[in-house]
Amino acid sequence: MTHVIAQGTFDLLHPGHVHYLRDAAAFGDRLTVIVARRGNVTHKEPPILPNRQRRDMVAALDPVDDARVGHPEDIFAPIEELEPDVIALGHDQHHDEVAIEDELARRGVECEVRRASPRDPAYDGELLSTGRIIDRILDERGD
Ligand SMILES: Cc1cc2nc3c(=O)[nH]c(=O)nc-3n(C[C@H](O)[C@H](O)[C@H](O)COP(=O)(O)O)c2cc1C
Ligand SMILES: Nc1ncnc2c1ncn2[C@@H]1O[C@H](COP(=O)(O)OP(=O)(O)OP(=O)(O)O)[C@@H](O)[C@H]1O
Repeated sequence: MTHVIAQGTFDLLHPGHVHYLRDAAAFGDRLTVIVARRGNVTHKEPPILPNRQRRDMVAALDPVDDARVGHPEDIFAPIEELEPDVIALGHDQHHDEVAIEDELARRGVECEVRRASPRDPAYDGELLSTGRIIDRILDERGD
């Protein structure tokens, strides 16, 4: 059984998230998703939705077998515990494949790091970005 881990913020779900999780699930037989804690989302605006709500929505998606809120300090702690065979990074995630593999090897976890593919809009106006959904809300409903 090939166990895959995917991770991300998953605030306000959209079809880009579904595409990523389908891709990640296709890398193996079982998909666990680690949902980033609000306090660890420092590279962009913090999520609107609470940690547990984002976890519960991701867990309800078809490709996902299990979802959990990530560790507060050590992003490698859940990986050490779960010992996956593959980590699937999103196509645009800032993490470096080799750096992750090296750190996990140092901790005794042999794990392959792969990139999922991007997904373009299927029709005019399809919004495949949480940031763009929020911009649209502010444009259309803001004061
Ligand atoms: C291998 C790996 C493990 C991660 N584990 C955690 C974790 O345990 N806790 C957490 O809050 N975030 C975790 N993250 C998420 C990062 O903290 C970061 O916020 C996340 O990559 C944001 O992705 P996004 O920009 O695609 O939403 C992990 C990321 C990677 C690559
Ligand atoms: N259009 C897309 N195609 C493929 N993967 C996507 C797409 N949009 C998001 N993802 C993936 O989903 C995961 C989680 O994404 P994240 O929670 O950062 O949402 P986002 O919508 O990309 O955020 P934002 O656009 O606001 O920065 C990431 O790995 C990202 O690569």
